[in-house]
Amino acid sequence: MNLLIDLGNSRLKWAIEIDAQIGPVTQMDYRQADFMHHINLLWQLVESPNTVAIASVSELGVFSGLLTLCQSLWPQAKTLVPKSTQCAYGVKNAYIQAEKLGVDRWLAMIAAHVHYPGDKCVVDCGTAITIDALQASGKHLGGLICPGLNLMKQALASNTADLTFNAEPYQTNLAIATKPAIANGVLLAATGLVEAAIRQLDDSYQLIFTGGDAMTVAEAVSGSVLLDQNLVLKGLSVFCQGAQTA
Ligand SMILES: Nc1ncnc2c1ncn2[C@@H]1O[C@H](COP(=O)(O)OP(=O)(O)OP(=O)(O)O)[C@@H](O)[C@H]1O
Ligand SMILES: CC(C)(CO)[C@@H](O)C(=O)NCCC(=O)O
Ligand SMILES: [K+]
Repeated sequence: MNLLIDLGNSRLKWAIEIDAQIGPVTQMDYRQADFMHHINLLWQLVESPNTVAIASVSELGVFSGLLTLCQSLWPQAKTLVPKSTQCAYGVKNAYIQAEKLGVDRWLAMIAAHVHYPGDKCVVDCGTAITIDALQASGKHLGGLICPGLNLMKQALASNTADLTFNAEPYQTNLAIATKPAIANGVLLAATGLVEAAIRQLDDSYQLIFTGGDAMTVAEAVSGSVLLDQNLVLKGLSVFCQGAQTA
């Protein structure tokens, strides 16, 4: 049994994996004041895993706090902290400095390569939206980074006098009031990014969406799309299997 932890820019997602099968995913906002207390209570109920695998793009403090907690709860567990490298599990990193590529992007690409055949374009719609193109061979062509839907709305709210953050449903029509104008505007910014990126690639590239806003963005993008909510956790699972057979 392994514990998979995806520490994103705003949320923590974790799941138990048994024989490469990932169980239900728990999501938590790690910036809440009682977060460490809460996660401690939850994890006390988890039997000792063989491996704790952590992907973190968060600040070092949150990451090391969690690492310390894991080590005190399950001292026998092996800790696995994958890093972006030039090549792993058949994926070849396009970055000039391989280690600079966000490990969440790296893991999502590895999971996509392992689980889906053909040329693909991985779109992670989280705090940030990232796009990475990957040939069937595993060759990464490069990617893009842009603010996620929430972040775009926050940027407007914090830098204008008259706009406030809202939870208006996302639609694609031209709006006749401020709230939907913002919601629909940021959604179309995201879909426009994805559609402009995929236009640069051959028709063979399949869009695969992951992350908290995957469904929202995928629904509004034209053309065929695949949805796989937990590609980062699946990438961690690939690393766990690799470490067990290595
Ligand atoms: N229960 C929820 N709580 C918070 N955000 C949610 C929830 N469900 C969906 N979302 C959406 O998910 C997005 C965040 O996605 P995700 O959890 O993949 O990102 P993250 O872990 O914060 O950061 P990242 O994965 O980019 O490092 C938010 O923009 C929000 O709109
Ligand atoms: C782009 C984010 C913030 C997306 O979570 C993360 O992957 C990250 O911090 N990346 C490092 C920079 C890069 O990937 O080029
Ligand atoms: K993400």
